[in-house]
Amino acid sequence: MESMARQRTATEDDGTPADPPAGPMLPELEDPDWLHHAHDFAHTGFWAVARRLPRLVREAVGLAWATSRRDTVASIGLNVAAGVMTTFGLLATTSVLSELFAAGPTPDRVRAALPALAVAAAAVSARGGLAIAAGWAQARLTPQINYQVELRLFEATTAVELAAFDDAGFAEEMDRARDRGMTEAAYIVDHTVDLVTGVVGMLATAVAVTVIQPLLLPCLLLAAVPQAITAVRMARREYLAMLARITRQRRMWMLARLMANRHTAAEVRAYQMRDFLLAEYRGVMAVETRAQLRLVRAQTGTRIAGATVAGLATFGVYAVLGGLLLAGMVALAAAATALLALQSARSSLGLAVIATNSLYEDALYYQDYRDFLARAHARVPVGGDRVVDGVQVIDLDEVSLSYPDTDTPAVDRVSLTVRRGEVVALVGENGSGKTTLAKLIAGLYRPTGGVIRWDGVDAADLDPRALGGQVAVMTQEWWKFPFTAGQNIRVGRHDRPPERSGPSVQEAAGAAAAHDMIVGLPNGYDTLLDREFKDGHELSGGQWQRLVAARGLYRDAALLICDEPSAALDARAEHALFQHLRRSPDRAVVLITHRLANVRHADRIFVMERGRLVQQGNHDELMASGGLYRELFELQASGYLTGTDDALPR
Ligand SMILES: Nc1ncnc2c1ncn2[C@@H]1O[C@H](COP(=O)(O)OP(=O)(O)OP(=O)(O)O)[C@@H](O)[C@H]1O
Repeated sequence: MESMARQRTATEDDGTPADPPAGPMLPELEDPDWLHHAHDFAHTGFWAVARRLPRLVREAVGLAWATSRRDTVASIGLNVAAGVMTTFGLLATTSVLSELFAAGPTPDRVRAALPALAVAAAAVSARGGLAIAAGWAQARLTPQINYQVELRLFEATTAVELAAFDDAGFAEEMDRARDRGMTEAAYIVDHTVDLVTGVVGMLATAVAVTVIQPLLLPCLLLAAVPQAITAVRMARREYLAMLARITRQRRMWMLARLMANRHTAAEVRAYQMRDFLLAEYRGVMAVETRAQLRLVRAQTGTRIAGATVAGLATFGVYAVLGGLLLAGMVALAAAATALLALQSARSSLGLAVIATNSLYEDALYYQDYRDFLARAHARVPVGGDRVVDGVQVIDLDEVSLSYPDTDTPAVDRVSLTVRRGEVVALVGENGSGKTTLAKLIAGLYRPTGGVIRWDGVDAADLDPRALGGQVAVMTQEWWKFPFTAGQNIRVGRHDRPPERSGPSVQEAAGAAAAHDMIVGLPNGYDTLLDREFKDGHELSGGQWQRLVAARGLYRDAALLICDEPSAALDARAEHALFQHLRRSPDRAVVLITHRLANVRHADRIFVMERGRLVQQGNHDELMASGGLYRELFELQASGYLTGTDDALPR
């Protein structure tokens, strides 16, 4: 550690960064999964890419068409029209030059050239105007496509069953679709329009040159081909360099997040991690900077080589043109126009080549997005169509659940009954399966074995949405929703129709001992609970948990699952919450807690051990029978003893 803490100079004398620090480094980070396409792309030849172009173009046009027909037609149509204007412009330029190079007095020649000059000016202006209008239509497509694509993704991610998020493959595909695939949809269209623009530009130039003098067409190709090859090389080199650096850059981003983040600031200071983190950062940064310097040098080399080849090709074209002129096969005016056409063809070709390259890469990532949507669609829970309206008894019959890719079931053949009007408690040591069992009861997971029946009907035959409407869950790992205090509670039943009875937001907050705390906030129930926004306010862990409890109570459901609802509550708030839970007989409450004093009044207590239900009964029965419950209870109670070894809290 000492070597890590030692201050190092950031650069050596010659200005290159110092060596990375000796000493413990963080382990290498895995490449992100989305990178696998990047590797595929890096090793695909340009012609292989070009062969797939027609399919890609069809795909992009279809996407744009489905988003906005008007803007799609405008983007492509206006670009084609601009290309036609290029042809007119070049032809008019030849006429201008022909008149100017003709024999006779200069004023006469200029006069004769004027009509053609007017046509050329009009064509150039029209071309400019059309290109701007095409750009506008193209830019309009981007936000509209993004909107559609993002909406479809989030409609899918919020509809899939909870179990999908435990499946590593699903989670990975979701990340890929969200982080990369989703953003590529707009690019795919953008690059297709660029490709169309480039190809139309080249065709327009080729048509003009062919009309002027067909012999000049090969010259145009001769000049264009080396440039195309150089453009592809440059794009590939840049891409490969990006790939080589990505792991290092991710590590730098990760370190940057640790060092400049509100959530990590306290721990970084408490453990005095500053020197460690800075040393790590300097080490990676030194290697990264050196790599960038190498890349800049190599890129300059490629650029020099490219420029030399392009220069030689241009020289060759000039030589051919000169030969044609001397042989009297091409008029001087046509030769001059050919030089202008060459410039125009070059920029169109450059655009088309880069667009082709990008389009292929975009399409790979976009495919991820489409695959994910298909997979998500298959994981939307489909239940029966039987509607539930309230529930009296929930029966679990030999119910098991194994998480994906695990050998041991988290819940193993559990049978129990939960009745409306009762408070039942699930207790057991960490990892014994309580939360998983509660999620099964709540219908958040479907059992991988056994049956759950709601009033005698297999839960799988019930309408999943209606079933969900009967359940409220105060989860163990709640999220701090960045809403106001009032919204944080109301979101528990945000779609409650006015005719439906239920507690008001204030009543729910009162029952969860949250009302006074909320009223004391700067804007009461309208206080925004996220410090990352202006006027946002931060709550303590226990204050948040009161809000979470209030949300669960506001939902006013027939089945209330409380998973460690009081872990962060102070004694007074905890007492108030449990008083309320005991006083509300019109619901079934499933309570999970490690504070066993809170389960003493439960109607029934289920004791879990390694996924199995090992004991059940009320507190007195379980204490009398001995076993795991009594052992855990006595262990906890011993912490409250005041001098006598065997007294238990009463
Ligand atoms: N999403 C998941 N994917 C895979 N395994 C999981 C998942 N959630 C829980 N498990 C595993 O299932 C087992 C039961 O976990 P569960 O959260 O149900 O236990 P618990 O009794 O609620 O524990 P605690 O008292 O610590 O909250 C554990 O071995 C855990 O590692």
